[in-house]
Amino acid sequence: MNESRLREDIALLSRSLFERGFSVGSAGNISAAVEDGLLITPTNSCLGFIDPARISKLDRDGRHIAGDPPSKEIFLHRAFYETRPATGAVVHLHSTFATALSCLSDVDPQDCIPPLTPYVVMRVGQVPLVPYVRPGEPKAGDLIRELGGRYAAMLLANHGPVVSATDLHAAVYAAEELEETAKLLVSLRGQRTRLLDADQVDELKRVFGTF
Ligand SMILES: O=C(O)[C@@H](O)C(=O)COP(=O)(O)O
Ligand SMILES: [Zn+2]
Repeated sequence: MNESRLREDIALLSRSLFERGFSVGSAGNISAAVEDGLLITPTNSCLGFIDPARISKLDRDGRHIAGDPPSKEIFLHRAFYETRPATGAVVHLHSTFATALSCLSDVDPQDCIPPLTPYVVMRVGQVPLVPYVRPGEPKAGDLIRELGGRYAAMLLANHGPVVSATDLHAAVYAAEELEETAKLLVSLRGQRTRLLDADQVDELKRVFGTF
């Protein structure tokens, strides 16, 4: 996809997420890979009102070369591109239910999103919890790199979800699926819940691939 079309798509999908309540105020940021670097939403921008022409551009070494100053979470985004070379886009949100899960003290830090439905297994995969660091701290990138590229999505403790995929649309869809599953998990807390069993999860991975 050419860069100007990708810029339009970032603005369009950002607005769609904002209008449907997946982000509020100036929370969240979205990046996408281009041939000579990456595009990322500007810092302090509202996802509802991204101007395609002002989206920040960084070169392959992470230097800001065009557009408004980039999201302060650039370290976090770059860690995905570095450790998962097939990554085409990264979406970070403060969506309500995924963020709620990231604040629970009894969530399994290896596997915050148990296999409740097939689609979350197919689109998101296993989701670990990344220990809390202050937003914008380069250490978030180090913690993600330590996971060695094994996970497409993570919950940042007491902060929110970050989701990667091979292209922008897939990353946005996965972020939405993660949020909807988190909503189900929070709604079902305290209820006796049937999860997919190991054979069912293995079958999904076999048929639809793993993340
Ligand atoms: O939570 C934060 O402060 C950031 O992670 C965030 O969501 C927005 O930061 P910018 O992209 O720098 O506006
Ligand atoms: Zn954030």
